[in-house]
Amino acid sequence: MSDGSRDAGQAIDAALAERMDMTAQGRASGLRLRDGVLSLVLDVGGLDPAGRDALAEKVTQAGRDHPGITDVRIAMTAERSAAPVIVAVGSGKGGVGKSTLAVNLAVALKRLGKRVGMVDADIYGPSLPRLLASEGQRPEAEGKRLIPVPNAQGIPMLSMGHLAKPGQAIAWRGPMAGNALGQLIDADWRGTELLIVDLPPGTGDVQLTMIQRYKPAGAVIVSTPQDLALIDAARAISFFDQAKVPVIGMVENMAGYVCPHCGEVSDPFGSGGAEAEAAAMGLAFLGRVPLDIALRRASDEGQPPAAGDDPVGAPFRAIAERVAHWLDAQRTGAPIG
Ligand SMILES: Nc1ncnc2c1ncn2[C@@H]1O[C@H](COP(=O)(O)OP(=O)(O)OP(=O)(O)O)[C@@H](O)[C@H]1O
Repeated sequence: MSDGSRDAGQAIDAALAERMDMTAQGRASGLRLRDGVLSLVLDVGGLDPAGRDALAEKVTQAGRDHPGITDVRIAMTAERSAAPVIVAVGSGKGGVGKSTLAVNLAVALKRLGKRVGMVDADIYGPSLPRLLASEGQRPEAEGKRLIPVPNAQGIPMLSMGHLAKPGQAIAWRGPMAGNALGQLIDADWRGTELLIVDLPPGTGDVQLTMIQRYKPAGAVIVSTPQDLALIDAARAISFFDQAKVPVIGMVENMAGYVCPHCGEVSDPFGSGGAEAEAAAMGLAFLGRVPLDIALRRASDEGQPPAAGDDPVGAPFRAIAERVAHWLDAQRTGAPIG
């Protein structure tokens, strides 16, 4: 496995990403920072030459005003954003931390300069509104298309949790659930280049609709280290294989518990199982996330640890760099690994 940071550059801190996003009015993408030089792509489609130059000037100035940035390089493109590239996050069984991983992956990818959005495809048990602290919001619609809901992380998102009443049980049959998912994915994602889709656990109708109709660029599989979860993860991998959706790699969650009192590390579910399984299946291993009470608390409060700089978020940032590296390599045709 290569170090994704080589191609992804240095991490873009949240303040810089937000400043560039606001100054460029959502038209900046592909932010990279290397040796103090910030480079980015500016979508100037629909602007006249004076408007284009004024925007480029404002963006350059905003970058230079940021501490540590010595120069700003802008590549202009007149392409209005196409449909976003989809990365699906899946698991063979429930409760392995798939939604937690999906949210923190999205946050960390945004910090790497990607314009990220999220869809909660867990139609029956949506959890993204809680994890991104956007409960109680209702998306508006423009014509027949939904407008994604904003949140404090700057990640536009849509979830059935925003459409159903709080606590309302959603008891749809497969095709209806597939149509509901279609509404979320076909929303107005203008300005979003990468859509992280949190799939429901397992390999049922909703997952099938998703991958047949919307063809993700790749999938990330989350598993805990114990054998039973790994057997289910292997089933999810073969599901994606059959649908010809490349598996970007596997993540092992809840491995290695650090006791908050004595610091002793124990492995309630074992450790290393997912890495061994990935190796056996010829897949990349994207990283290991320890079982950590601080992670659960922060998640429950709608504060994804990947947004901060403390160690709880570090595994997610490393995983995001590998995913960014994979996506960049897909786009440019460079070898992965
Ligand atoms: N590494 C971890 N350390 C501690 N708690 C975790 C960790 N990962 C996830 N959790 C907690 O485990 C619970 C389940 O996580 P999550 O909802 O992300 O799982 P899921 O696989 O998406 O579940 P579902 O099947 O319901 O979609 C949550 O309370 C979450 O905060």
